[in-house]
Amino acid sequence: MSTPTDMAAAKSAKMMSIDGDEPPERYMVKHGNFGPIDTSPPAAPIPVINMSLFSSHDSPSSKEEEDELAKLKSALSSWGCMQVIGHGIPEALLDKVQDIAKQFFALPEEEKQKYARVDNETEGYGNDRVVSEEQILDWTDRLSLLVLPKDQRIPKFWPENPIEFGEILNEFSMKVKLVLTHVLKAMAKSLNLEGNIFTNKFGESAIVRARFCFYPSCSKPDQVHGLKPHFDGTGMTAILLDNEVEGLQIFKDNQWFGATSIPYALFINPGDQMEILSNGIFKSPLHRVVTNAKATRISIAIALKPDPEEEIGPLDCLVDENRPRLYQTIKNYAKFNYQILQRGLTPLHMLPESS
Ligand SMILES: O=C(O)CCC(=O)C(=O)O
Ligand SMILES: [Fe+2]
Repeated sequence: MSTPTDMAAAKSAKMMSIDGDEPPERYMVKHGNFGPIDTSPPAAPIPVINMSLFSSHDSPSSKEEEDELAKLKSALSSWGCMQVIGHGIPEALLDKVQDIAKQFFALPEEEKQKYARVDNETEGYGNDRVVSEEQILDWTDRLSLLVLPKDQRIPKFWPENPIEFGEILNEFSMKVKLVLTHVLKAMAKSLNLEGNIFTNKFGESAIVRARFCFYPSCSKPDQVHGLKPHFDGTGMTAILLDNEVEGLQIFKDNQWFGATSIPYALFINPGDQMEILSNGIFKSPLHRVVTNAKATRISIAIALKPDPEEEIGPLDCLVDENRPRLYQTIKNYAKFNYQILQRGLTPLHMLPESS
């Protein structure tokens, strides 16, 4: 069997777009696992949750809070995602995050290559890590950086241009981590559980990773994915969507829906590890990104993941005779998720049956 060739040094999607290249064969989706690529599906009526209504008390302190918690529970157990407003992150900071992302991707290719990821590693600038010869590649260039734990950061991958990149990414990541922690507490409260029950499972060394995704225009938007259908292997993901160009799609009831951008909202979804911890109550949604024939798009995702050394399995209090244990306990889930997804399979459903 031949070893998969990693693409770390291959031509970037942006350069192919600028040079007017037709997407190479390895990017062409031959038989979509989850239906053909429809670039303008119906808009998803994704619930909008106002976080400013959540208190720090262990039980809801107003009728308004109780209603918002019920809405959150319903959103995350049906759509598996929500748009969050009232999160408290200043709009000026969100503008700056979009700006540093735009400036970074606008740099000449040689400049970005200084941060190029190494074969088979996640950290740095590049495109898909290749884990199988059959893998279809995605039309995106991305910069992936580990932000926490701080002592695991690899500074050589952090752009020095624009100069304020590191400072802004740091500030944004810390604020998003706090938002996701509040969301995890609200999720616990919505199930009448103690507020820290999920956050405790992330451990002292929870991981925060930032992923800047750049999707250049593509001459074949109906045959190439910006990001192939996937489930996030995270605990929770928050995405700052592009204000102008849409492209994120969610699969629900056997159909794709488009996520609409709401200025300054965060798009938040549980990843597989939260689906496991909640014994299937909160859904990790299947989602993908389509490209656009004319416009480029940028999104910035922050992932919060449990410490890879933590054992992740359904909480005992969420397993009973009416809701049998759906998943086994697993460590370092994120690695497993990536390998399975790039083979076009669905990872949660590949976990061995629990005994
Ligand atoms: O670009 C987007 O909107 C989605 C990005 C995403 O799904 C991811 O980074 O896992
Ligand atoms: Fe994702």
